[in-house]
Amino acid sequence: MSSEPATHQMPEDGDDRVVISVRGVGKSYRMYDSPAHRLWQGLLGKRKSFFREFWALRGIDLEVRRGETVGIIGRNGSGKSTLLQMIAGTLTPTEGEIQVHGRVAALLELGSGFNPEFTGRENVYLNATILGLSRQQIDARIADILAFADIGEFIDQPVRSYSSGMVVRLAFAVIAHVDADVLIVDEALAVGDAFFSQKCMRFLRDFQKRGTLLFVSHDAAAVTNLCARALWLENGRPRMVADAQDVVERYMAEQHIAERAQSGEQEFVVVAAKRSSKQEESAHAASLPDFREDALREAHALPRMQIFQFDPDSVGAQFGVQQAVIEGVELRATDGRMLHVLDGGEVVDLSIRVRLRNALDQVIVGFYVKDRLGQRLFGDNTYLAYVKNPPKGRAGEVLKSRFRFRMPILPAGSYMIDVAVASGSQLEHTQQHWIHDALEFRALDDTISFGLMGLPMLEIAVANEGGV
Ligand SMILES: Nc1ncnc2c1ncn2[C@@H]1O[C@H](COP(=O)(O)OP(=O)(O)OP(=O)(O)O)[C@@H](O)[C@H]1O
Repeated sequence: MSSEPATHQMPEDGDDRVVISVRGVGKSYRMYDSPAHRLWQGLLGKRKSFFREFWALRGIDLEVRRGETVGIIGRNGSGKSTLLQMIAGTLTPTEGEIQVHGRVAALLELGSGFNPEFTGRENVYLNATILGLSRQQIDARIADILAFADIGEFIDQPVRSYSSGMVVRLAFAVIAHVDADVLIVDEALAVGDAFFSQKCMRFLRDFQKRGTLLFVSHDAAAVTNLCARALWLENGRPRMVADAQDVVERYMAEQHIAERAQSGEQEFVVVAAKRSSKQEESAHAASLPDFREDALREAHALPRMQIFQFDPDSVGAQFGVQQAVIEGVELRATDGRMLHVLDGGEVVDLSIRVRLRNALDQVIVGFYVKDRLGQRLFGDNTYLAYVKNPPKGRAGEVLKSRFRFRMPILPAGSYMIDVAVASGSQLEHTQQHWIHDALEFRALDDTISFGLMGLPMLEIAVANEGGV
């Protein structure tokens, strides 16, 4: 037998700054070629081996310090879940040693911590107790947990009747309220609907300020966005541990090369005619179309976006002193038409209607567009445009602001617009009303976008300048 495996809690009050220590860890499984071999093994026991040993994970060393967020990436089957389960203590390593300091909460296998016959509420009590909360502590937090999960009356139904989205909501709500020191989250499970994803990402960002986070994702952008460091697993072996950006770039480059080699595809080439320079120079930037538009339209490759309407009853968190409140948020075409779909690159008007409950001067209205990870892509406010003559109004009056901009070309996915009204100056102001996730829109096609967002290209040119 291999060296004694161990997963255990280090004392809570230890002053060691390393919170997770993984040393020489490996996990092996016995693989039988047929059920008969498994049976013979059972019968003949130690005299002969009828199995092959398969190392799902081997040679893993990792130290995570308090407050760090470490991402784990790798293809399907590379060993990510195996490693996390061992750190969470739900799987025993075959070799090596794992030490974890503090209270660990994990969101790993879907619903693995829930008893399907118990109601959601009973499972909350069960799980939170296992994670170290007393009955009184749970009683004090149950309202917050239920509000976070937001599954309505289902909370008193058996968990077996839940959709997978509901299970994730409840599981996340529990781990978010148990004062964990270490959180282990498999991002694939945290993708419920767009509003819930935003809520989870907000929570994780907040948690990062006080706790240690291990985050598994197939989504390279999510890893660079959240993590300082990353571990790349390949076929159960550590391939690279370094700065998240470096790891992700190498990982993506290799994925890309592997995919291209597999499909035997040629490099993608776009040849586009250049507009006459006179035409370009005279055109006003705002009226310039993306010059690829015709070709893209023919190829049905315009990145369509679907816009959902503002509904004050189904938005994310809100805050502010509310002497002014946001009553309406709309995306319209420049001719005033209400938009339900639009294409990346189109000029749009975002209008925000604010009602003043008290007289206010120096009003600032603004917005942010965020991606599904809550990452702010762009935004603006009225401050600079009105610095000499700040908007004001009396109690009961409505201020309507409009931001006209060219919608970027966005990778497929869900996006949210946060809107806010404040009073004061850019540097010193009182938040009157901030609404997270006020308006949702979804980009459906990302055939021509690169990075977090694409901009309409004014020109793309290639010239062979010779020189051999
Ligand atoms: N109980 C088991 N018995 C045998 N092999 C197993 C067992 N559990 C996992 N494995 C194998 O271990 C390897 C690592 O699996 P693991 O689930 O950790 O990968 P992963 O990186 O989390 O994959 P995914 O991204 O698909 O979730 C895989 O080859 C898997 O088939």
